[in-house]
Amino acid sequence: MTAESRHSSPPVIRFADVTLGYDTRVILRDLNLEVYKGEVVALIGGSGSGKTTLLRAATGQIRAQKGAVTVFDHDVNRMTPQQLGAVRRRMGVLFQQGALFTDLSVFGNVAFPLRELSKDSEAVILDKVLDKLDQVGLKRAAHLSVSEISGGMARRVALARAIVLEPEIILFDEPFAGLDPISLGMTARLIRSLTDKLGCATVLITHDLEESFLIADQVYMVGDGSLVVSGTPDEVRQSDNSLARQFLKGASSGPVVFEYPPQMILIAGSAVIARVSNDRQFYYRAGITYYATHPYAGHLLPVFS
Ligand SMILES: Nc1ncnc2c1ncn2[C@@H]1O[C@H](COP(=O)(O)OP(=O)(O)OP(=O)(O)O)[C@@H](O)[C@H]1O
Repeated sequence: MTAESRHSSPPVIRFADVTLGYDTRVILRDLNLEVYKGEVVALIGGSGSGKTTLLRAATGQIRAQKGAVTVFDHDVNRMTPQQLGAVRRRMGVLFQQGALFTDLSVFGNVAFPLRELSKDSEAVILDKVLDKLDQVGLKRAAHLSVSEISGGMARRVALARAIVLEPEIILFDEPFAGLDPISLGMTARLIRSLTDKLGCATVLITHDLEESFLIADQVYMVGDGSLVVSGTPDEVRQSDNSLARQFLKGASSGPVVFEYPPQMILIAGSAVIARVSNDRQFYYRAGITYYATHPYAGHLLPVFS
């Protein structure tokens, strides 16, 4: 079934032939992706394959090197800062480093977006915050300070904060990271039910294939600098693409390379002292014995001293 036949309204997020990267370095090329209202889309792929980069492009944190990223029918690359701000207010975002405010309580953290961005009275805020905390199983922890909660609880508080404004698009970067199996299953079901209840579009980056395949309508896998496969969880499971097959089986041998590309690093002893990106070098710290990648030749030159 094509996307068009599945949906009557246009996608809320569309990537059309998009190439993404940093400076002159390309991370993902010729990407086509669509996310519709009411849909949970799981974005999977190996570490460093560009999943977070893709979310950054959807929020306008980075601009496409090529192609168009459209959100709510507006080209992100052409928006003024004011338009971008307005679009972002319709999005809930939970990034990996979605740090909580340590000087606020659990309640204060979840209430923060409402106090900043809505005109709700404190009584309404109380109701909304307790409702969202209840949904993530933390209503009784509302009074605790951030230093009194565990890492997994902090993720759930951040989740409650991301959804408290009931956004039209929710972007999650690894919402299941650091959760125990019970919280993980609960969070996955929560994401599904919130999407259904709010009628929003949800994109989640995840390494948890089992839970995400249970709740996702569409799965996109990126790897090797581009989109590897997309479709329903069943279609992706049945894909005969070798990258996808290796990734889904979690096999260590195959086209997916576990190591960071060797031509990108300069190592001294065990410390990375430089990352080489095209002709740019970012120096970290010096060492004595080193292996080197030639910054311009782009291949590994072992050097021993
Ligand atoms: N701000 C940046 N500047 C330059 N390069 C970056 C930047 N952020 C990420 N990268 C590089 O882009 C590539 C993709 O990174 P990204 O964070 O998008 O991967 P990911 O798929 O989300 O990885 P993970 O699953 O490990 O979180 C990596 O090689 C990373 O080093």
